[in-house]
Amino acid sequence: MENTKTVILDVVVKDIRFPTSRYLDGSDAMNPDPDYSAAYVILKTDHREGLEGHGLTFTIGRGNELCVAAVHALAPLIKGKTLESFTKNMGAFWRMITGDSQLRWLGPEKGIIHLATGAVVNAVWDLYAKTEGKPLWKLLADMDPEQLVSCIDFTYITDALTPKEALEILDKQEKSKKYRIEKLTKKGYPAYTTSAGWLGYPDGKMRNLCREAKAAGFKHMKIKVGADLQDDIRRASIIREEIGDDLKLMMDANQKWDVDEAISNMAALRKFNPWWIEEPTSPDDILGHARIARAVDPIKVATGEHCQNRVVFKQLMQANAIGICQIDSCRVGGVNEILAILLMAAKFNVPVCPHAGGVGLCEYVQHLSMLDYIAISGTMEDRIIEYVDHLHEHFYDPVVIKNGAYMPPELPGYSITMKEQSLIDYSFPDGKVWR
Ligand SMILES: C[C@H](O)[C@@H](O)CC(=O)C(=O)O
Ligand SMILES: [Mg+2]
Repeated sequence: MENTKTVILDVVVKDIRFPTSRYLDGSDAMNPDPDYSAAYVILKTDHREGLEGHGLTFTIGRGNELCVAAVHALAPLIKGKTLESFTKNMGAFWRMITGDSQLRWLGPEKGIIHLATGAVVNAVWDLYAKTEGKPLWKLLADMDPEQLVSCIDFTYITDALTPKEALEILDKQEKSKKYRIEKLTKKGYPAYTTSAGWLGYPDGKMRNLCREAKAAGFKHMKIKVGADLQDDIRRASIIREEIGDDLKLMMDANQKWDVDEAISNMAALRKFNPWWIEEPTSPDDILGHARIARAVDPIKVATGEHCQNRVVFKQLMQANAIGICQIDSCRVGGVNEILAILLMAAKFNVPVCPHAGGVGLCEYVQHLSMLDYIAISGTMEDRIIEYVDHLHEHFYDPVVIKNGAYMPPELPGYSITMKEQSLIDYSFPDGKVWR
């Protein structure tokens, strides 16, 4: 009999870093010199077509080696096992990865060990989608509500969302999924760009990038704030001058402010009509976000790129502390935990606009928003996916943006496989870019 099982023979981990700080790409008030980096995982298998599972977790330079070490620590949990032993119960697989009795002490479910979990879990989903011959969004969209719910660990969130409620949300969208897939395939999913608004860019560059973004069809732009209020006002004036009043503007303070400072600074920035203020304060301060949200209304408070797990998202929603939920594909523990967050967002009626400022994050999150539209929230209203114009050339299946919208990926997998030469050249510290 033919062996249809795929054995994970090895877990290869790489420290990949891009010197983005040289041009201040990705710079913000808290992170003025980020080198976009990835703790990159390759699951080598005995699949007859040589399929591999790829995944990464995003960091910004120094410290990437800690995530690499954490992935090495998780590797024995999957090495030597079959993909099918995981896919027969993805919920159990996730609990196994996050439940190691000794590694769990490092979190639980937060920090470096959870970033590493994101990379490993996503690599398994990538392999799963590749073996099924589908892009990840389609693999998930083709699952019935019971299957999707079975992927989720509801531990610590049943006071906000029970499996039964999750099923009800999914059941509501089940029959009309086909219609939304067709719409998505034709028109794509709306995107916004952050590329003009990096804090370190000079005014001239910012103006040019605003013009380019407008011409490319973007209807929303994000600007970095938080280093100096007078400079924020000056830069916001320039951006409004370039984009006019019709385009929506968002602001991102990257955790720079205390709660009262956020409230008073947003009173000064309100005249630029921002749609949201992102990460106004510490990502752990749920009550602080709630107070800011009340004070700055109708400006929305957005956060999530540093939200450590589903429990913090739950509390942000329960406390009416966020108006926009910014899932991050690898800050939390990968696809399984994202499903829990998407479902909670649907229940609390909070639009999901994923975080994608980083290497590979655009490639990842497009799948998640598309699933949200097809099977969970069923709407694109007030929802957009972040787009940053960096490093896509390093991926085999880079994002495709048309008229300011993400077009659905077609190749099997999670679109995160990096080109072999890029993995060699940008390897830290020995790749040619770093020598
Ligand atoms: C350091 C990153 O570029 C960060 O500024 C990204 C971010 O906050 C965003 O894209 O939003
Ligand atoms: Mg941000």
